[in-house]
Formats: sequence, C-alpha cells, structure tokens
Amino acid sequence: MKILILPDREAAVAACVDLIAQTLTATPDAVLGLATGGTMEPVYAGLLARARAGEVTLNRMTSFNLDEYVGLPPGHPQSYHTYMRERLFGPLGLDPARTHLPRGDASDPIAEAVRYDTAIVAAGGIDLQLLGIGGNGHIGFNEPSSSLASPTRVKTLTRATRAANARFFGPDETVPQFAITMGIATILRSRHAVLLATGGPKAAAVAAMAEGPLSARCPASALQMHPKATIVLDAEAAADLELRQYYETVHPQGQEVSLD
Ligand SMILES: N[C@@H]1[C@@H](O)[C@H](O)[C@@H](COP(=O)(O)O)O[C@@H]1O
Repeated sequence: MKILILPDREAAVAACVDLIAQTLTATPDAVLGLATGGTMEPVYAGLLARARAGEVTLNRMTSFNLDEYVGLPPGHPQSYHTYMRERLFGPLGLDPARTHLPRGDASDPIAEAVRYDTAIVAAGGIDLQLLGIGGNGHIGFNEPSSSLASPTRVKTLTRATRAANARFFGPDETVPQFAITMGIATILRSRHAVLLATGGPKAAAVAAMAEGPLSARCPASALQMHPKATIVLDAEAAADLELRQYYETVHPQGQEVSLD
C-alpha cells in the first residue's frame, strides 16, 4: 500500500486525476473501474477538463462502475447511471457500449451481478480501479461484514450508509435498501487500485483501512493485501494515521505523482 498525503483536497484530487491520466496515456484502451459519491465529483470534473484540453483521451477506454442501487432504472435522477452520464460519459459523448454499470432495474438482480462479474473478466479485468471509502470503511457497497472473497453480488445497505447517502435524495424519497456491488475479491483482482479520501469525516475509516487489522469489519482493509494499491489523501483524511511521519509520501504541491 502506497500512501500519498497531499496538503489539501484540491491537490489530492489533482494527484488522483494524474494517476488516471497516466494510465490512459500509457494504455489508451485501458479498462477503468469507476466510483461514485461526492468525493469523485471533482475527479470527473478534472478528467473532463483535461479531455477537453486534449491532454487525455477517454474515448478508447472501457469502464465498469463499482455499483448501482437495486430498483433504480438508468434514467432515475439518483441512479449511478445518471451520475456518470451527467458528469463524464454524456459530456464526452462516450459510447454507452463501453461504459458499464450494473442494471439496478434488472428483473433478477442476483443474476445481473453474476453477469456483471463475468463481463469484467471477459473484458480482460480492470487495469485501474478508482475507489472512495465510506465512513464505515466500505468500498463500493461492500459494507462491514463483507467477505474478503466476495464476488459482485447484491448487498444490503447499512443504516449508516443509507443515512450518509440520503443527502443525494429528495426529502420524500427513500434511499434504496439494496445495491449490486463489485465484491472485495473483484476489487482485489484489479491491477492497480487507487483510493481517494478527502476531509476529516473519513479520517477514522482511513486509519482503520491502512493501519488497523485486516478485517471484514473494515472492508477497505482488504486493500492491505492488494499488490498495488495507491491511497491518495488530503491532510484531513490522513489526520488519524498513527504512523504518518513514516510515510515518505508528502508530495509538495505541483510535483508529479508517479505510478510506481
Ligand atoms: N457506493 C459509494 C462508494 O463507492 C463511495 O466511495 C462512498 C463514499 O461516498 P462519498 O464520496 O460521497 O463520501 O459511498 C457510496 O456509498
């Protein structure tokens, strides 16, 4: 696990965008695993700006998103299909056949999860998997208690996660109870995992992930087993790391972050 601590959110987001852009420059037809959530909004804004400036091309990549709410059709305003379409896929006119998300409205969500896992393997696996982290240590929608060997499947969302995500829904809407999510094993098979966390509310989960025991209580701790995981943090998200003085990872602003 390589831990990069950047001075602030803006610098952490820029470092994360750099890592994605470097992957796409080296391998324009890379398979990207994409994430949603508030943390990722400035990442997609940054990627979009770079694509519009001609600095990176996204139209040859293939993508697989981590998760989708069960019951929400792709056109639902709070679906992750809509999130991705509005922030990245639509503005760049990306081919929908190359940008995949699980279908939340599938008549058989369990079969949809199996189909999705199979499609990732058929595409050659994920070159770079982008991840956020929930306040309870979840990655994707792998809530605490998720098996470290889990494939893509239907997961019940915890009350804490539904409460955290209620901010994206209207006052009269209920946050779905279930999601289809890539599993921990699916995520661990990616060739490079890049997790971005910003802000003080993520500090405890970040410390549990990086310095706590490898445990299903903190699903993100599975990344300790990943052969190539890069954790990109701002100072606030890094605040609870006990060993932070030992990480040779404080990059002065402006210095390019390397993939190795
Ligand atoms: N399923 C998503 C995760 O992929 C995301 O990483 C996490 C953090 O979200 P945020 O960035 O909004 O804090 O929660 C959501 O529930």
